[in-house]
Amino acid sequence: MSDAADTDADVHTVPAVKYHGTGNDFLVVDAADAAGVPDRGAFAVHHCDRETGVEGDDRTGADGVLFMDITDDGGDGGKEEGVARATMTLVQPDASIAEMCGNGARCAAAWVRERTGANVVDLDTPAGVRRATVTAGDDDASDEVTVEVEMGRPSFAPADVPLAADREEPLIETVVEGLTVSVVDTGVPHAVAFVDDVDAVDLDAVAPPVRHAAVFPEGANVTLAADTGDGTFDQRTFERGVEGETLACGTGAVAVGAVARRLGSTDREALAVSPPGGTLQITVPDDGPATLTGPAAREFTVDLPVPEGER
Ligand SMILES: N[C@H](CCC[C@H](N)C(=O)O)C(=O)O
Repeated sequence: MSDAADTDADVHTVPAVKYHGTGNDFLVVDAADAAGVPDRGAFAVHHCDRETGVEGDDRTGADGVLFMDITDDGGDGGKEEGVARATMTLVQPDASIAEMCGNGARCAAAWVRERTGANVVDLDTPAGVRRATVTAGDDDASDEVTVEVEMGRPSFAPADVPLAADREEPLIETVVEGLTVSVVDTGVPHAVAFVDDVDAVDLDAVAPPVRHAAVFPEGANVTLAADTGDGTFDQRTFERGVEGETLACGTGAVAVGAVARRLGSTDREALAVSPPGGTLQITVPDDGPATLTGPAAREFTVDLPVPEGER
């Protein structure tokens, strides 16, 4: 039975909109509607479960719940006309809160645009403010828009990733739990391993020991990358907090670009990175924030019950 189908009159429900960005999918919830959810972590664990969570047309569950609080609608009384502002909090399927989410930011910006009409959205995240610019297709009634997100400056600094306190130097092409990785913060930590063929690696086998390695006191996402020439790369990511591979990871795509340039694999600033769920356009300039551009698609709306014992 669908998650939504077993709601009844006396069960508190929370309206949500399901979005995905190149297959990285999220339940987007207005924080005001979720005021009655005392345990956001348990709520996310319940509805994101790939076996028993919210039912979609072709997938069950989600890669997280984005709790949104619009603080400025970008109207003429706002700080900057035409620029909305919202706090974005990603609660992941393991109940952890992520500092930033590139694909989630695109979905969040699309959700804010639908409610405010603003095409530019400043997202307040634990990693900092990230500006997103939404471009609608020709058919404004379409469920899909294109969003560019400023992703901040990638950092290899041990204190930024973070690395264990005894690490004074960045990890570049260093063996960690059997995988040769370069480690960069793109809002969240990514251990990036360049390989010849991302599909030839058993990611579910090699990733967990790296994800949990002692050198990463806050854990790390584990991203595979393969250079496919002319500034294009394949990507796969085992995500911290999902504790599994996702169809796409935006911060991971930026991490691929940052590491490729650090290793001298490319001198291009504009790159195309292809996770299984689609292709993301990345820029990694030397003198400014990285950017991530890709689609954000609205899938469906749903009323999510607040499970027993979590009211
Ligand atoms: N799982 C990540 C956060 C979500 C990142 C990913 N979904 C993206 O698009 O950037 C972490 O805990 O560091």
